[in-house]
Amino acid sequence: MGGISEKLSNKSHRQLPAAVLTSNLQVAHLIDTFFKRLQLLYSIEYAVLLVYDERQTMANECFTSTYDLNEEVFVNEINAQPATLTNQQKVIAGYSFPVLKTAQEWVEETGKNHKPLNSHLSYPYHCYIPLETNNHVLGTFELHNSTEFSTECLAFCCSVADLIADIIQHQQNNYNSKVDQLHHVQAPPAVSNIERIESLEDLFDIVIKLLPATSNAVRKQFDELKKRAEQLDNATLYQPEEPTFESSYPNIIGTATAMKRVFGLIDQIANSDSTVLILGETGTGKELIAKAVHEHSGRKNHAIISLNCAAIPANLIESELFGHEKGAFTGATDKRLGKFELAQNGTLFLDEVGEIPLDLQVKLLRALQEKEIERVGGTSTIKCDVRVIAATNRNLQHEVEQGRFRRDLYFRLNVIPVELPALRERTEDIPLLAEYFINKYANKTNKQVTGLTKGAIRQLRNYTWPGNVREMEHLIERHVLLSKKPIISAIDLPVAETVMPGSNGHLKKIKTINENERDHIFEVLQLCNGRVSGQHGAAKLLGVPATTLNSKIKKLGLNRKHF
Ligand SMILES: Nc1ncnc2c1ncn2[C@@H]1O[C@H](COP(=O)(O)OP(=O)(O)OP(=O)(O)O)[C@@H](O)[C@H]1O
Repeated sequence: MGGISEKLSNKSHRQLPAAVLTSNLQVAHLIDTFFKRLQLLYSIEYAVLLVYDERQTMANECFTSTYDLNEEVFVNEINAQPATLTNQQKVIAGYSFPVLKTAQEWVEETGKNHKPLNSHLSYPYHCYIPLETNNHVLGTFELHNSTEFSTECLAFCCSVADLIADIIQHQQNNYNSKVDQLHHVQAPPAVSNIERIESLEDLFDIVIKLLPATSNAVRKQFDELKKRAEQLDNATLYQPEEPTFESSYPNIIGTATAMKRVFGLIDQIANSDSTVLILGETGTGKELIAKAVHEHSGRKNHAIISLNCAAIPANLIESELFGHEKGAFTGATDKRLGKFELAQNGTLFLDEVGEIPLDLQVKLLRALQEKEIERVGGTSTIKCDVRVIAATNRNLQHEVEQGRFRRDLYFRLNVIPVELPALRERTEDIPLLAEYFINKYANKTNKQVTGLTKGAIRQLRNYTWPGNVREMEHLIERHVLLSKKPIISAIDLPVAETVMPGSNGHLKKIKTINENERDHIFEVLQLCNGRVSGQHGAAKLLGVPATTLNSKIKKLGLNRKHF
Protein backbone atom coordinates (compact mmCIF):
# COMPACT_ATOMS: atom_id res chain seq x y z
CA MET A 1 0.00 0.00 0.00
CA GLY A 2 2.97 2.28 0.71
CA GLY A 3 3.69 2.40 -3.02
CA ILE A 4 0.16 3.50 -3.89
CA SER A 5 0.02 6.28 -1.28
CA GLU A 6 3.35 7.53 -2.59
CA LYS A 7 1.88 7.68 -6.08
CA LEU A 8 -1.24 9.46 -4.78
CA SER A 9 0.80 12.12 -3.04
CA ASN A 10 2.43 12.90 -6.37
CA LYS A 11 -0.90 13.23 -8.14
CA SER A 12 -1.00 17.01 -8.27
CA HIS A 13 2.17 17.05 -10.39
CA ARG A 14 1.00 14.13 -12.54
CA GLN A 15 4.53 12.92 -11.94
CA LEU A 16 5.20 9.31 -12.87
CA PRO A 17 7.18 7.27 -10.40
CA ALA A 18 10.28 5.64 -11.83
CA ALA A 19 9.71 2.46 -13.83
CA VAL A 20 5.99 3.06 -14.34
CA LEU A 21 6.67 3.65 -18.01
CA THR A 22 8.85 0.62 -18.39
CA SER A 23 6.39 -1.70 -16.69
CA ASN A 24 3.50 -1.98 -19.14
CA LEU A 25 3.66 -2.80 -22.83
CA GLN A 26 7.34 -3.56 -22.43
CA VAL A 27 8.37 -0.13 -23.61
CA ALA A 28 12.00 -1.05 -23.14
CA HIS A 29 11.66 -3.97 -25.57
CA LEU A 30 9.90 -1.70 -27.97
CA ILE A 31 12.66 0.85 -27.91
CA ASP A 32 15.17 -1.91 -28.34
CA THR A 33 13.33 -3.06 -31.48
CA PHE A 34 13.34 0.47 -32.89
CA PHE A 35 17.01 0.96 -32.14
CA LYS A 36 17.91 -2.27 -33.85
CA ARG A 37 15.90 -1.28 -36.91
CA LEU A 38 17.64 2.07 -36.98
CA GLN A 39 21.03 0.43 -36.91
CA LEU A 40 20.14 -2.05 -39.64
CA LEU A 41 18.47 0.50 -41.89
CA TYR A 42 20.62 3.60 -41.39
CA SER A 43 23.68 2.45 -39.43
CA ILE A 44 22.77 4.61 -36.45
CA GLU A 45 25.42 4.03 -33.81
CA TYR A 46 24.00 5.61 -30.71
CA ALA A 47 20.38 6.35 -29.81
CA VAL A 48 18.91 7.77 -26.59
CA LEU A 49 15.36 8.16 -25.42
CA LEU A 50 14.75 10.60 -22.59
CA VAL A 51 11.37 10.79 -20.89
CA TYR A 52 10.79 13.97 -18.88
CA ASP A 53 8.67 14.71 -15.86
CA GLU A 54 5.69 17.04 -16.23
CA ARG A 55 7.73 20.20 -15.73
CA GLN A 56 10.68 19.10 -17.87
CA THR A 57 13.16 19.55 -15.05
CA MET A 58 13.91 15.89 -14.54
CA ALA A 59 14.53 12.93 -16.79
CA ASN A 60 12.29 10.22 -15.36
CA GLU A 61 13.70 7.55 -17.59
CA CYS A 62 16.56 7.20 -20.01
CA PHE A 63 17.05 4.38 -22.53
CA THR A 64 20.33 4.23 -24.40
CA SER A 65 21.43 1.86 -27.12
CA THR A 66 24.96 1.81 -28.53
CA TYR A 67 26.04 -0.30 -31.43
CA ASP A 68 29.54 -1.60 -30.96
CA LEU A 69 30.94 -1.63 -34.49
CA ASN A 70 33.84 -3.89 -33.60
CA GLU A 71 31.89 -6.51 -31.71
CA GLU A 72 28.72 -5.99 -33.79
CA VAL A 73 26.56 -6.06 -30.68
CA PHE A 74 24.08 -3.68 -29.13
CA VAL A 75 24.71 -2.40 -25.63
CA ASN A 76 21.46 -1.26 -24.03
CA GLU A 77 21.02 0.62 -20.80
CA ILE A 78 17.88 1.61 -18.99
CA ASN A 79 18.02 4.18 -16.25
CA ALA A 80 14.70 4.43 -14.47
CA GLN A 81 16.03 6.65 -11.67
CA PRO A 82 14.76 10.23 -11.96
CA ALA A 83 17.70 12.56 -12.60
CA THR A 84 17.91 16.34 -12.83
CA LEU A 85 18.38 17.53 -16.41
CA THR A 86 21.82 18.85 -17.28
CA ASN A 87 22.06 22.34 -18.80
CA GLN A 88 22.56 20.84 -22.18
CA GLN A 89 19.53 18.54 -21.73
CA LYS A 90 17.45 21.54 -20.67
CA VAL A 91 18.33 23.22 -23.96
CA ILE A 92 17.25 20.10 -25.83
CA ALA A 93 14.04 19.80 -23.82
CA GLY A 94 13.10 23.27 -25.07
CA TYR A 95 13.07 22.16 -28.71
CA SER A 96 9.58 21.74 -30.11
CA PHE A 97 10.83 20.62 -33.53
CA PRO A 98 13.61 18.28 -34.70
CA VAL A 99 17.06 19.85 -34.46
CA LEU A 100 20.28 18.75 -36.15
CA LYS A 101 23.63 19.71 -34.66
CA THR A 102 27.25 18.93 -35.28
CA ALA A 103 29.70 18.51 -32.42
CA GLN A 104 31.38 21.68 -33.63
CA GLU A 105 28.12 23.63 -33.30
CA TRP A 106 27.70 22.36 -29.76
CA VAL A 107 31.15 23.59 -28.86
CA GLU A 108 30.49 26.97 -30.45
CA GLU A 109 27.16 27.38 -28.66
CA THR A 110 28.28 26.29 -25.25
CA GLY A 111 31.64 28.08 -25.21
CA LYS A 112 35.18 27.02 -25.82
CA ASN A 113 35.61 25.55 -22.39
CA HIS A 114 32.65 23.26 -22.78
CA LYS A 115 33.49 19.71 -21.73
CA PRO A 116 31.28 17.00 -23.20
CA LEU A 117 29.25 15.56 -20.33
CA ASN A 118 27.96 12.59 -22.26
CA SER A 119 30.04 10.23 -24.27
CA HIS A 120 27.69 10.71 -27.22
CA LEU A 121 29.15 14.15 -27.82
CA SER A 122 32.19 12.42 -29.17
CA TYR A 123 30.12 11.61 -32.27
CA PRO A 124 30.27 14.40 -34.85
CA TYR A 125 26.56 14.36 -35.83
CA HIS A 126 23.57 14.73 -33.52
CA CYS A 127 19.83 14.86 -34.00
CA TYR A 128 17.17 15.69 -31.38
CA ILE A 129 13.52 14.90 -32.09
CA PRO A 130 10.92 15.96 -29.53
CA LEU A 131 8.40 13.33 -28.42
CA GLU A 132 5.33 15.47 -28.70
CA THR A 133 1.62 14.81 -28.30
CA ASN A 134 -1.11 17.43 -27.94
CA ASN A 135 1.48 20.22 -28.04
CA HIS A 136 3.24 18.80 -25.04
CA VAL A 137 6.84 17.58 -25.15
CA LEU A 138 7.09 14.33 -23.21
CA GLY A 139 10.71 13.58 -23.97
CA THR A 140 13.38 13.56 -26.65
CA PHE A 141 14.59 10.95 -29.10
CA GLU A 142 18.29 11.49 -29.77
CA LEU A 143 20.50 10.05 -32.48
CA HIS A 144 24.28 10.33 -32.55
CA ASN A 145 26.44 9.18 -35.41
CA SER A 146 29.82 9.24 -37.09
CA THR A 147 28.22 10.03 -40.44
CA GLU A 148 25.52 12.50 -41.47
CA PHE A 149 21.85 11.52 -41.26
CA SER A 150 20.03 11.00 -44.53
CA THR A 151 16.68 12.69 -45.19
CA GLU A 152 14.88 9.36 -45.27
CA CYS A 153 16.45 8.39 -41.97
CA LEU A 154 15.19 11.62 -40.40
CA ALA A 155 11.70 11.20 -41.87
CA PHE A 156 11.56 7.67 -40.49
CA CYS A 157 12.83 8.72 -37.06
CA CYS A 158 10.24 11.52 -36.84
CA SER A 159 7.46 8.97 -37.37
CA VAL A 160 9.06 6.65 -34.86
CA ALA A 161 9.22 9.54 -32.38
CA ASP A 162 5.49 10.27 -32.93
CA LEU A 163 4.65 6.67 -32.23
CA ILE A 164 6.85 6.50 -29.14
CA ALA A 165 5.18 9.71 -27.90
CA ASP A 166 1.77 8.05 -28.41
CA ILE A 167 2.93 5.01 -26.47
CA ILE A 168 4.29 7.06 -23.58
CA GLN A 169 1.12 9.14 -23.50
CA HIS A 170 -0.90 5.94 -23.46
CA GLN A 171 1.17 4.66 -20.54
CA GLN A 172 0.73 7.90 -18.66
CA ASN A 173 -3.02 7.93 -19.30
CA ASN A 174 -3.21 4.37 -18.06
CA TYR A 175 -1.30 5.30 -14.95
CA ASN A 176 -3.32 8.45 -14.39
CA SER A 177 -6.61 6.65 -14.93
CA LYS A 178 -5.58 4.11 -12.29
CA VAL A 179 -4.86 6.97 -9.89
CA ASP A 180 -8.15 8.62 -10.84
CA GLN A 181 -10.05 5.41 -10.26
CA LEU A 182 -8.65 5.38 -6.75
CA HIS A 183 -10.07 8.90 -6.41
CA HIS A 184 -13.41 7.90 -8.05
CA VAL A 185 -12.77 10.40 -10.83
CA GLN A 186 -13.82 9.69 -14.42
CA ALA A 187 -10.70 8.41 -16.22
CA PRO A 188 -9.67 10.05 -19.48
CA PRO A 189 -10.03 7.88 -22.58
CA ALA A 190 -6.88 5.98 -23.49
CA VAL A 191 -4.92 6.91 -26.60
CA SER A 192 -6.17 5.06 -29.69
CA ASN A 193 -3.61 3.33 -31.90
CA ILE A 194 -1.71 1.51 -29.27
CA GLU A 195 -4.07 -1.38 -28.57
CA ARG A 196 -3.66 -2.56 -32.12
CA ILE A 197 -0.05 -3.52 -31.58
CA GLU A 198 0.15 -7.30 -31.41
CA SER A 199 3.86 -7.74 -31.60
CA LEU A 200 6.96 -5.64 -31.75
CA GLU A 201 7.38 -6.54 -35.39
CA ASP A 202 4.00 -4.94 -36.16
CA LEU A 203 5.24 -1.58 -34.99
CA PHE A 204 7.17 -0.97 -38.15
CA ASP A 205 4.00 -1.46 -40.18
CA ILE A 206 2.07 0.81 -37.87
CA VAL A 207 4.64 3.58 -38.27
CA ILE A 208 4.19 3.31 -42.00
CA LYS A 209 0.40 3.37 -41.76
CA LEU A 210 0.54 6.45 -39.58
CA LEU A 211 2.08 8.46 -42.39
CA PRO A 212 -0.15 11.20 -43.76
CA ALA A 213 -1.79 10.00 -46.97
CA THR A 214 -1.26 13.42 -48.53
CA SER A 215 2.51 13.43 -48.46
CA ASN A 216 3.36 11.49 -51.60
CA ALA A 217 7.08 12.16 -51.47
CA VAL A 218 7.34 10.92 -47.89
CA ARG A 219 5.11 7.95 -48.62
CA LYS A 220 7.30 7.01 -51.57
CA GLN A 221 10.34 7.13 -49.35
CA PHE A 222 8.65 4.94 -46.83
CA ASP A 223 7.48 2.47 -49.42
CA GLU A 224 11.07 2.22 -50.50
CA LEU A 225 12.10 1.78 -46.91
CA LYS A 226 9.51 -0.87 -46.33
CA LYS A 227 10.77 -2.70 -49.39
CA ARG A 228 14.27 -2.59 -47.97
CA ALA A 229 13.06 -3.74 -44.58
CA GLU A 230 11.22 -6.60 -46.27
CA GLN A 231 14.32 -7.54 -48.22
CA LEU A 232 16.14 -7.58 -44.94
CA ASP A 233 13.43 -9.75 -43.40
CA ASN A 234 13.48 -12.07 -46.38
CA ALA A 235 17.15 -12.64 -45.83
CA THR A 236 16.92 -13.08 -42.06
CA LEU A 237 16.10 -16.43 -40.53
CA TYR A 238 13.13 -16.37 -38.17
CA GLN A 239 14.18 -17.82 -34.85
CA PRO A 240 11.23 -19.04 -32.86
CA GLU A 241 11.14 -18.36 -29.16
CA GLU A 242 11.20 -21.34 -26.84
CA PRO A 243 7.66 -22.02 -25.57
CA THR A 244 7.45 -20.85 -21.99
CA PHE A 245 5.18 -23.62 -20.78
CA GLU A 246 5.12 -27.40 -21.01
CA SER A 247 2.07 -28.59 -22.86
CA SER A 248 0.42 -31.93 -22.14
CA TYR A 249 -0.82 -31.85 -25.74
CA PRO A 250 2.35 -31.86 -27.84
CA ASN A 251 0.54 -32.38 -31.15
CA ILE A 252 -1.80 -29.45 -30.56
CA ILE A 253 0.09 -26.24 -31.13
CA GLY A 254 -1.16 -23.16 -29.35
CA THR A 255 0.10 -20.69 -26.80
CA ALA A 256 -2.55 -18.01 -27.41
CA THR A 257 -4.77 -17.31 -24.40
CA ALA A 258 -7.81 -18.84 -26.13
CA MET A 259 -5.86 -22.07 -26.74
CA LYS A 260 -4.55 -22.18 -23.16
CA ARG A 261 -8.17 -21.89 -22.05
CA VAL A 262 -9.04 -24.87 -24.27
CA PHE A 263 -6.17 -26.93 -22.80
CA GLY A 264 -7.28 -26.02 -19.27
CA LEU A 265 -10.81 -27.12 -20.11
CA ILE A 266 -9.64 -30.46 -21.55
CA ASP A 267 -7.63 -31.08 -18.37
CA GLN A 268 -10.77 -30.49 -16.33
CA ILE A 269 -13.28 -32.48 -18.36
CA ALA A 270 -11.32 -35.31 -19.95
CA ASN A 271 -11.98 -37.72 -17.13
CA SER A 272 -15.69 -37.15 -16.82
CA ASP A 273 -18.26 -38.87 -19.01
CA SER A 274 -20.07 -35.67 -19.95
CA THR A 275 -20.94 -34.91 -23.54
CA VAL A 276 -18.65 -32.34 -25.14
CA LEU A 277 -19.64 -30.00 -27.96
CA ILE A 278 -16.67 -28.59 -29.88
CA LEU A 279 -17.40 -25.43 -31.81
CA GLY A 280 -15.21 -23.74 -34.36
CA GLU A 281 -14.74 -22.91 -37.99
CA THR A 282 -13.58 -25.55 -40.43
CA GLY A 283 -9.97 -26.58 -39.95
CA THR A 284 -9.55 -25.14 -36.46
CA GLY A 285 -8.70 -28.53 -34.98
CA LYS A 286 -12.00 -29.82 -33.63
CA GLU A 287 -11.19 -33.44 -34.40
CA LEU A 288 -7.75 -33.04 -32.88
CA ILE A 289 -9.30 -31.75 -29.67
CA ALA A 290 -11.85 -34.59 -29.62
CA LYS A 291 -8.99 -37.10 -29.83
CA ALA A 292 -7.10 -35.30 -27.08
CA VAL A 293 -10.13 -35.48 -24.79
CA HIS A 294 -10.40 -39.21 -25.47
CA GLU A 295 -6.67 -39.86 -24.98
CA HIS A 296 -6.70 -38.06 -21.63
CA SER A 297 -9.80 -39.88 -20.39
CA GLY A 298 -10.29 -43.19 -18.61
CA ARG A 299 -11.56 -44.59 -21.92
CA LYS A 300 -8.23 -44.20 -23.69
CA ASN A 301 -7.63 -47.95 -23.83
CA HIS A 302 -10.81 -48.35 -25.87
CA ALA A 303 -11.52 -47.01 -29.33
CA ILE A 304 -12.51 -43.54 -30.43
CA ILE A 305 -14.83 -43.97 -33.40
CA SER A 306 -15.54 -41.04 -35.70
CA LEU A 307 -18.50 -40.36 -37.89
CA ASN A 308 -18.64 -37.34 -40.19
CA CYS A 309 -22.37 -36.79 -40.41
CA ALA A 310 -21.97 -34.53 -43.46
CA ALA A 311 -20.01 -37.08 -45.42
CA ILE A 312 -22.73 -39.69 -45.74
CA PRO A 313 -26.16 -39.44 -47.34
CA ALA A 314 -28.88 -38.54 -44.82
CA ASN A 315 -30.77 -41.82 -45.33
CA LEU A 316 -27.72 -43.87 -44.35
CA ILE A 317 -26.78 -41.97 -41.18
CA GLU A 318 -29.16 -44.02 -39.03
CA SER A 319 -27.62 -47.36 -39.94
CA GLU A 320 -24.12 -45.84 -39.65
CA LEU A 321 -24.94 -44.74 -36.12
CA PHE A 322 -26.97 -47.67 -34.84
CA GLY A 323 -26.15 -50.51 -37.25
CA HIS A 324 -28.71 -52.71 -38.99
CA GLU A 325 -30.01 -56.26 -38.97
CA LYS A 326 -29.74 -58.49 -42.00
CA GLY A 327 -32.55 -57.68 -44.45
CA ALA A 328 -33.51 -54.43 -42.68
CA PHE A 329 -33.61 -52.64 -46.04
CA THR A 330 -32.70 -53.35 -49.66
CA GLY A 331 -28.98 -53.95 -49.78
CA ALA A 332 -28.69 -54.91 -46.10
CA THR A 333 -27.37 -58.36 -46.93
CA ASP A 334 -25.61 -58.77 -43.58
CA LYS A 335 -26.00 -57.66 -40.02
CA ARG A 336 -23.83 -54.63 -39.40
CA LEU A 337 -22.69 -52.97 -36.17
CA GLY A 338 -23.14 -49.21 -35.96
CA LYS A 339 -20.68 -46.64 -34.61
CA PHE A 340 -22.32 -46.67 -31.16
CA GLU A 341 -21.63 -50.37 -30.75
CA LEU A 342 -18.13 -50.07 -32.20
CA ALA A 343 -17.35 -47.35 -29.67
CA GLN A 344 -18.46 -49.54 -26.73
CA ASN A 345 -16.61 -48.36 -23.57
CA GLY A 346 -14.83 -45.78 -25.67
CA THR A 347 -15.72 -42.48 -27.34
CA LEU A 348 -17.91 -41.63 -30.31
CA PHE A 349 -16.94 -38.49 -32.20
CA LEU A 350 -19.82 -37.05 -34.19
CA ASP A 351 -18.33 -34.52 -36.58
CA GLU A 352 -20.66 -32.00 -38.27
CA VAL A 353 -23.45 -33.03 -35.91
CA GLY A 354 -25.61 -30.18 -37.30
CA GLU A 355 -26.07 -32.23 -40.48
CA ILE A 356 -28.09 -34.96 -38.77
CA PRO A 357 -31.65 -34.91 -40.19
CA LEU A 358 -34.41 -33.85 -37.79
CA ASP A 359 -36.14 -37.25 -37.72
CA LEU A 360 -32.92 -38.90 -36.64
CA GLN A 361 -32.13 -36.30 -34.03
CA VAL A 362 -34.80 -37.70 -31.75
CA LYS A 363 -33.24 -41.19 -31.99
CA LEU A 364 -29.83 -39.79 -31.19
CA LEU A 365 -31.27 -37.98 -28.18
CA ARG A 366 -32.79 -41.21 -26.95
CA ALA A 367 -29.49 -43.04 -27.38
CA LEU A 368 -27.73 -40.37 -25.35
CA GLN A 369 -30.33 -40.32 -22.60
CA GLU A 370 -31.12 -44.02 -22.28
CA LYS A 371 -27.60 -45.21 -23.14
CA GLU A 372 -29.12 -47.85 -25.37
CA ILE A 373 -29.72 -48.17 -29.08
CA GLU A 374 -31.76 -50.24 -31.46
CA ARG A 375 -30.32 -51.48 -34.76
CA VAL A 376 -32.29 -50.57 -37.89
CA GLY A 377 -34.68 -53.45 -38.46
CA GLY A 378 -33.96 -54.82 -34.97
CA THR A 379 -36.43 -55.52 -32.22
CA SER A 380 -34.28 -55.50 -29.08
CA THR A 381 -32.33 -52.72 -27.40
CA ILE A 382 -28.57 -52.85 -26.88
CA LYS A 383 -26.84 -51.14 -23.94
CA CYS A 384 -24.05 -48.80 -25.04
CA ASP A 385 -21.55 -47.30 -22.65
CA VAL A 386 -20.24 -44.56 -24.93
CA ARG A 387 -19.04 -41.02 -24.34
CA VAL A 388 -20.17 -38.71 -27.13
CA ILE A 389 -18.11 -35.78 -28.35
CA ALA A 390 -19.83 -33.75 -31.04
CA ALA A 391 -18.48 -31.00 -33.23
CA THR A 392 -19.93 -28.44 -35.56
CA ASN A 393 -18.93 -25.36 -37.49
CA ARG A 394 -22.55 -24.26 -37.65
CA ASN A 395 -24.21 -21.91 -35.22
CA LEU A 396 -26.37 -24.59 -33.58
CA GLN A 397 -28.29 -22.09 -31.52
CA HIS A 398 -29.35 -20.39 -34.74
CA GLU A 399 -30.27 -23.79 -36.17
CA VAL A 400 -32.49 -24.37 -33.12
CA GLU A 401 -34.18 -20.99 -33.61
CA GLN A 402 -34.78 -21.82 -37.27
CA GLY A 403 -36.34 -25.15 -36.29
CA ARG A 404 -33.65 -27.19 -38.03
CA PHE A 405 -32.10 -28.63 -34.87
CA ARG A 406 -33.95 -30.02 -31.85
CA ARG A 407 -33.62 -27.80 -28.81
CA ASP A 408 -33.56 -30.80 -26.41
CA LEU A 409 -30.73 -32.45 -28.37
CA TYR A 410 -28.82 -29.17 -28.46
CA PHE A 411 -28.98 -28.92 -24.67
CA ARG A 412 -28.05 -32.59 -24.33
CA LEU A 413 -24.95 -32.10 -26.50
CA ASN A 414 -23.95 -28.70 -25.20
CA VAL A 415 -23.11 -29.90 -21.68
CA ILE A 416 -19.49 -28.80 -22.04
CA PRO A 417 -18.96 -26.41 -24.93
CA VAL A 418 -15.36 -25.99 -26.13
CA GLU A 419 -14.84 -23.06 -28.48
CA LEU A 420 -11.86 -23.10 -30.81
CA PRO A 421 -10.56 -19.76 -32.08
CA ALA A 422 -10.08 -19.09 -35.79
CA LEU A 423 -6.43 -18.93 -36.80
CA ARG A 424 -6.71 -15.24 -37.70
CA GLU A 425 -7.68 -14.62 -34.05
CA ARG A 426 -4.48 -16.19 -32.74
CA THR A 427 -1.79 -14.98 -35.11
CA GLU A 428 0.79 -15.23 -32.32
CA ASP A 429 0.65 -19.02 -32.84
CA ILE A 430 1.46 -18.81 -36.55
CA PRO A 431 5.28 -18.99 -36.20
CA LEU A 432 4.99 -22.03 -33.90
CA LEU A 433 2.55 -23.77 -36.21
CA ALA A 434 4.76 -23.03 -39.22
CA GLU A 435 7.77 -24.52 -37.46
CA TYR A 436 5.74 -27.55 -36.39
CA PHE A 437 4.48 -28.25 -39.92
CA ILE A 438 7.90 -27.67 -41.48
CA ASN A 439 9.40 -30.30 -39.16
CA LYS A 440 6.48 -32.64 -39.75
CA TYR A 441 6.70 -32.53 -43.55
CA ALA A 442 10.48 -32.29 -43.76
CA ASN A 443 10.66 -35.54 -41.74
CA LYS A 444 7.91 -37.15 -43.76
CA THR A 445 9.46 -36.30 -47.11
CA ASN A 446 13.10 -36.53 -46.01
CA LYS A 447 13.79 -32.99 -47.17
CA GLN A 448 16.35 -30.68 -45.63
CA VAL A 449 13.99 -27.79 -44.93
CA THR A 450 14.60 -26.28 -41.53
CA GLY A 451 12.85 -22.93 -41.23
CA LEU A 452 11.46 -19.73 -42.68
CA THR A 453 12.69 -16.17 -42.99
CA LYS A 454 11.18 -13.35 -40.98
CA GLY A 455 9.60 -12.06 -44.19
CA ALA A 456 7.83 -15.37 -44.77
CA ILE A 457 6.52 -15.34 -41.20
CA ARG A 458 5.26 -11.79 -41.74
CA GLN A 459 3.39 -12.97 -44.87
CA LEU A 460 1.81 -15.84 -42.94
CA ARG A 461 0.74 -13.53 -40.14
CA ASN A 462 -0.85 -11.05 -42.52
CA TYR A 463 -3.00 -13.61 -44.31
CA THR A 464 -6.60 -14.18 -43.13
CA TRP A 465 -6.69 -18.02 -43.28
CA PRO A 466 -10.29 -18.80 -44.25
CA GLY A 467 -9.45 -22.51 -44.03
CA ASN A 468 -7.66 -22.06 -40.69
CA VAL A 469 -4.94 -24.49 -39.53
CA ARG A 470 -5.82 -27.06 -42.19
CA GLU A 471 -5.19 -24.50 -44.93
CA MET A 472 -1.90 -23.50 -43.34
CA GLU A 473 -0.81 -27.11 -42.96
CA HIS A 474 -1.43 -27.79 -46.66
CA LEU A 475 0.35 -24.61 -47.67
CA ILE A 476 3.45 -25.43 -45.62
CA GLU A 477 3.42 -29.02 -46.85
CA ARG A 478 3.46 -27.72 -50.44
CA HIS A 479 6.28 -25.28 -49.71
CA VAL A 480 8.39 -27.95 -48.00
CA LEU A 481 7.91 -30.25 -50.97
CA LEU A 482 8.75 -27.59 -53.54
CA SER A 483 11.52 -25.77 -51.67
CA LYS A 484 14.95 -26.02 -53.21
CA LYS A 485 16.63 -24.35 -50.22
CA PRO A 486 16.73 -25.23 -46.51
CA ILE A 487 15.05 -21.94 -45.60
CA ILE A 488 11.70 -20.94 -47.10
CA SER A 489 12.08 -17.26 -47.93
CA ALA A 490 8.68 -16.38 -49.42
CA ILE A 491 5.21 -17.83 -49.23
CA ASP A 492 3.09 -18.24 -52.28
CA LEU A 493 -0.26 -17.19 -50.83
CA PRO A 494 -3.57 -17.12 -52.72
CA VAL A 495 -3.26 -14.26 -55.22
CA ALA A 496 -4.51 -10.75 -54.60
CA GLU A 497 -7.47 -9.45 -56.55
CA THR A 498 -6.94 -8.58 -60.20
CA VAL A 499 -9.25 -6.07 -61.91
CA MET A 500 -10.36 -5.26 -65.45
CA PRO A 501 -12.72 -2.64 -66.86
CA GLY A 502 -16.35 -3.79 -66.87
CA SER A 503 -18.93 -2.97 -69.60
CA ASN A 504 -20.19 0.00 -67.54
CA GLY A 505 -16.68 1.44 -67.31
CA HIS A 506 -16.26 0.45 -63.66
CA LEU A 507 -13.40 -1.77 -62.60
CA LYS A 508 -14.45 -5.37 -62.22
CA LYS A 509 -12.57 -8.09 -60.38
CA ILE A 510 -11.37 -11.00 -62.48
CA LYS A 511 -12.28 -14.19 -60.66
CA THR A 512 -10.23 -17.33 -60.93
CA ILE A 513 -12.07 -20.57 -61.72
CA ASN A 514 -11.70 -21.60 -58.09
CA GLU A 515 -13.07 -18.28 -56.86
CA ASN A 516 -16.02 -18.58 -59.23
CA GLU A 517 -16.75 -22.07 -57.97
CA ARG A 518 -16.33 -20.96 -54.36
CA ASP A 519 -18.71 -17.99 -54.78
CA HIS A 520 -21.31 -20.11 -56.53
CA ILE A 521 -21.20 -22.82 -53.86
CA PHE A 522 -21.34 -20.14 -51.19
CA GLU A 523 -24.47 -18.60 -52.73
CA VAL A 524 -26.25 -21.93 -53.04
CA LEU A 525 -25.34 -22.87 -49.49
CA GLN A 526 -26.73 -19.57 -48.28
CA LEU A 527 -29.92 -20.33 -50.16
CA CYS A 528 -30.10 -23.68 -48.35
CA ASN A 529 -29.27 -22.15 -44.97
CA GLY A 530 -26.01 -24.01 -44.89
CA ARG A 531 -27.54 -27.46 -45.31
CA VAL A 532 -25.38 -29.66 -47.50
CA SER A 533 -27.19 -32.97 -47.79
CA GLY A 534 -30.80 -34.10 -47.88
CA GLN A 535 -33.86 -33.15 -49.87
CA HIS A 536 -33.36 -29.41 -49.35
CA GLY A 537 -29.56 -29.46 -49.29
CA ALA A 538 -27.13 -27.63 -51.55
CA ALA A 539 -25.65 -30.86 -52.94
CA LYS A 540 -28.98 -31.74 -54.57
CA LEU A 541 -29.33 -28.30 -56.16
CA LEU A 542 -25.75 -28.39 -57.40
CA GLY A 543 -26.17 -31.89 -58.77
CA VAL A 544 -23.28 -33.47 -56.86
CA PRO A 545 -23.13 -36.02 -54.04
CA ALA A 546 -22.97 -34.46 -50.53
CA THR A 547 -19.54 -36.05 -50.05
CA THR A 548 -18.18 -34.26 -53.13
CA LEU A 549 -19.66 -30.98 -52.02
CA ASN A 550 -18.19 -31.39 -48.55
CA SER A 551 -14.73 -32.02 -49.85
CA LYS A 552 -15.08 -28.98 -52.14
CA ILE A 553 -16.18 -26.86 -49.17
CA LYS A 554 -13.06 -27.91 -47.31
CA LYS A 555 -10.77 -27.49 -50.27
CA LEU A 556 -12.06 -24.04 -51.12
CA GLY A 557 -11.73 -22.93 -47.49
CA LEU A 558 -15.40 -22.02 -47.16
CA ASN A 559 -16.63 -21.25 -43.70
CA ARG A 560 -20.10 -22.59 -43.08
CA LYS A 561 -20.45 -20.57 -39.90
CA HIS A 562 -21.24 -17.57 -42.10
CA PHE A 563 -24.03 -19.10 -44.17
N1 LIG B 1 -3.58 -26.54 -32.97
C1 LIG B 1 -3.14 -27.39 -33.93
N2 LIG B 1 -1.90 -27.87 -33.88
C2 LIG B 1 -1.45 -28.70 -34.86
N3 LIG B 1 -2.20 -29.13 -35.89
C3 LIG B 1 -3.46 -28.68 -35.96
C4 LIG B 1 -4.00 -27.80 -35.00
N4 LIG B 1 -5.28 -27.54 -35.32
C5 LIG B 1 -5.53 -28.22 -36.44
N5 LIG B 1 -4.45 -28.91 -36.83
C6 LIG B 1 -4.34 -29.76 -38.04
O1 LIG B 1 -5.17 -29.17 -39.03
C7 LIG B 1 -5.90 -30.17 -39.72
C8 LIG B 1 -7.39 -29.93 -39.55
O2 LIG B 1 -7.75 -30.20 -38.21
P1 LIG B 1 -9.14 -30.89 -37.80
O3 LIG B 1 -9.54 -31.92 -38.82
O4 LIG B 1 -9.06 -31.32 -36.39
O5 LIG B 1 -10.10 -29.62 -37.97
P2 LIG B 1 -11.67 -29.56 -37.82
O6 LIG B 1 -11.99 -28.31 -37.08
O7 LIG B 1 -12.20 -30.84 -37.26
O8 LIG B 1 -12.11 -29.38 -39.34
P3 LIG B 1 -13.58 -29.64 -39.99
O9 LIG B 1 -14.55 -28.77 -39.28
O10 LIG B 1 -13.40 -29.17 -41.40
O11 LIG B 1 -13.85 -31.09 -39.86
C9 LIG B 1 -5.44 -31.51 -39.17
O12 LIG B 1 -4.42 -32.03 -39.97
C10 LIG B 1 -4.90 -31.15 -37.79
O13 LIG B 1 -3.93 -32.05 -37.39
